[in-house]
Amino acid sequence: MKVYAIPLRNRFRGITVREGVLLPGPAGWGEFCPFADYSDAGSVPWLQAAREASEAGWPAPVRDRVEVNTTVPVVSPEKAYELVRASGCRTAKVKVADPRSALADDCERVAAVRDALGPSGAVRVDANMAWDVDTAVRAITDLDKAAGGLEYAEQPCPTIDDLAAVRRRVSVRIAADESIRRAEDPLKVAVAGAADVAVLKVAPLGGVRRALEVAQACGLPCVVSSAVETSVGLAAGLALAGALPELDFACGLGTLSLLEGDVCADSLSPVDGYLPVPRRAPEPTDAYPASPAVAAAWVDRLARVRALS
Ligand SMILES: O=C(O)CCC(=O)c1ccccc1C(=O)O
Ligand SMILES: [Mg+2]
Repeated sequence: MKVYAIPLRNRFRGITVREGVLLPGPAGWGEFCPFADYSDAGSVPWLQAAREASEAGWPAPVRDRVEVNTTVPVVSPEKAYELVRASGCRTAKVKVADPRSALADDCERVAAVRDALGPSGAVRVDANMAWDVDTAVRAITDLDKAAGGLEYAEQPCPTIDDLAAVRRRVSVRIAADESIRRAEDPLKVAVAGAADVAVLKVAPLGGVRRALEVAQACGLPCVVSSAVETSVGLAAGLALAGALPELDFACGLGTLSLLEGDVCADSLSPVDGYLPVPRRAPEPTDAYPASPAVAAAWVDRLARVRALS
């Protein structure tokens, strides 16, 4: 078992260091890294995903590479332009509606991202539930203009009913992320007419097999995205993206560049906007070891979550 702590290049979703545990097993390595706001019970699916990777391995893929988007955190328009250019990706997802960034700033950032991608690229935004319905309609309309067309807007509001209401009032596609990740019944999202696209994350859904079931049940086009893991966890996301019967959108698995480094020497960094579909996770090294105190806290957390599963 290895406990890692890797600084983020830019603050992302309120965190500045990514921590987690790497678990070895007969099928390879798995990653257990629930965010700090996940309870022990809420972390059980994360452990199931890590155990699937290390003990069972993943179902056979139907493709050998996956197109990915680059993820743009809350940074200046100049920095956003540079990040997108350096990524080599044709699709960019821009974080918006952050407390540190007004709508006008988001519009400038999105316009800079469009500049960097050119007219053939795709720009999507993620509001992480920040808006009410009226604010979302206004913001999405403005961002769509600034972007010269948005591919989709991810989770503009918290509830399924609000997503459906926004979806009726804008022409931009709506993607559901938190509504799927935290839902008891992922089918509801499609039935309620709340989304055009489903965002799937392996770890909070409890593994590749479980995420494939969710994909089938919700009946929507899917995008696989990461939880900002190391290459060990990203490999599980790629296994899911590789095994989905249909894949029409670039996936949010190009997130290694959000971290200062990786635990693996053989990193899953996109080349020309694509990542390979691995059959198992790359072997981790001893890079970025957590301090003894942080490591002890993770060993405790893992034991508590294990006792619940
Ligand atoms: O989808 C991507 O481009 C990257 C992943 C991402 O944005 C993310 C990463 C960790 C936690 C939540 C989210 C999110 O999509 O809201
Ligand atoms: Mg999201």
